[in-house]
Amino acid sequence: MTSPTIGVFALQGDVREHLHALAGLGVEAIGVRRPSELERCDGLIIPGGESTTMFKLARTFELFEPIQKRIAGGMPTFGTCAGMIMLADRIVDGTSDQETLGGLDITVRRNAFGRQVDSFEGNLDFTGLDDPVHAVFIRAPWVEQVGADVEVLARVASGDAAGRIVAVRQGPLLATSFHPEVGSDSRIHRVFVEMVVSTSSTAAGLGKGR
Ligand SMILES: NC(=O)CC[C@H](N)C(=O)O
Repeated sequence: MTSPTIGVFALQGDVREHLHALAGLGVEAIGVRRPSELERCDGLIIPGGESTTMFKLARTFELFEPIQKRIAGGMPTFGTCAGMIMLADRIVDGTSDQETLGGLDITVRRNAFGRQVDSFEGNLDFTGLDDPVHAVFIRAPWVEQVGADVEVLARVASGDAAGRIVAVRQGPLLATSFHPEVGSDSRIHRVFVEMVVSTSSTAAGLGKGR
């Protein structure tokens, strides 16, 4: 198929790192700040940042509903950290009344690893990748519960949080609690690019195109 265009939600968060990772894979990557930019995208990454701010900005810039519609229409979407929270159907913590974009049948706990351990790093086995991933967690959520259609891709390997779910996939939706855009390992971005390519090829094959 022709090369896909992947957008990075660019109103807040670590946008540049994702654009850099995608560019390194030879993918056309654009920052998305307005609906017309979203329309050009075959897939979308929602970066890490601060999810409550992202929700507010998405509303203010009239991107919230267009993104929700594209997700409902099957657009491959990858959320990292705050982006995972944005994609979750349910949030548990003091802000559980916060609205989400939703689509991913998971319950996430924000800032789950506790105040003492704001940030940490560790190696994780990741389903589909041969070697472990070096994962960077920054005030990260974890996944507290998953629906029947959700595949668990990675769990914390050791320590107090051992066994906690930190990467999931449900059809065209991928999410990690950690930040694969930090550092030089782009294998998880490649997994997402392949999801976008296969979704676009299927759509074209069925004559739907864009
Ligand atoms: N690194 C991150 O994206 C942190 C997420 C942030 N703690 C939130 O709740 O939105």
